[in-house]
Amino acid sequence: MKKAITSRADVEELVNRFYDRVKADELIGPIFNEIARVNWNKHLPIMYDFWSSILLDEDVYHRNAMIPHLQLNKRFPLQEEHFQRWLQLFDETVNTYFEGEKAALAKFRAHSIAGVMQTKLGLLKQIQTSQHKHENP
Ligand code: HEM
Repeated sequence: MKKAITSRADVEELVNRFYDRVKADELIGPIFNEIARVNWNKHLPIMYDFWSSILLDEDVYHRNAMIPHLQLNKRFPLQEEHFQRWLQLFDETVNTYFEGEKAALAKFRAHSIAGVMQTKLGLLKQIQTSQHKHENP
């Protein structure tokens, strides 16, 4: 049965189920496991805070989410296809276990943050090209 996201326990379940899929994914799993060598005991509680801030209006995440991605990108240039897979796994996880307004908000925010991240990493070339044309007619 699908349920609404209403508590910290729901957020933790969403994050745990999502990263179970990420770890097992043939395309992006190795980025986390082998390249970044993520310490999951540290990373998961940070992600509980991140998503609780967004979904439960809890003021518990006070970090800069861009930093690890900029650092990772220097060692392993991230591609649009990696973000597409990340988003696909996130949407699938939300859709499998959750429903309602907060579930929709989770997907909406994931997509918008992924868009900002990719722009900052110099991906999403089409947007950059059109901006460039606009600035230099
Ligand atoms: C291809 C896509 C992505 C990859 C490969 C990736 C990878 C990573 C890695 C390796 C870390 C550091 C983990 C650690 O060692 O502690 C991290 C942290 C994090 N990621 Fe991502 N990520 C991706 C997309 C996203 C997206 C789309 C979001 C948000 C919607 C996101 C949110 C975060 C947050 C909040 C942190 C914790 C930052 C901090 O406070 O230290 N990531 N990610």
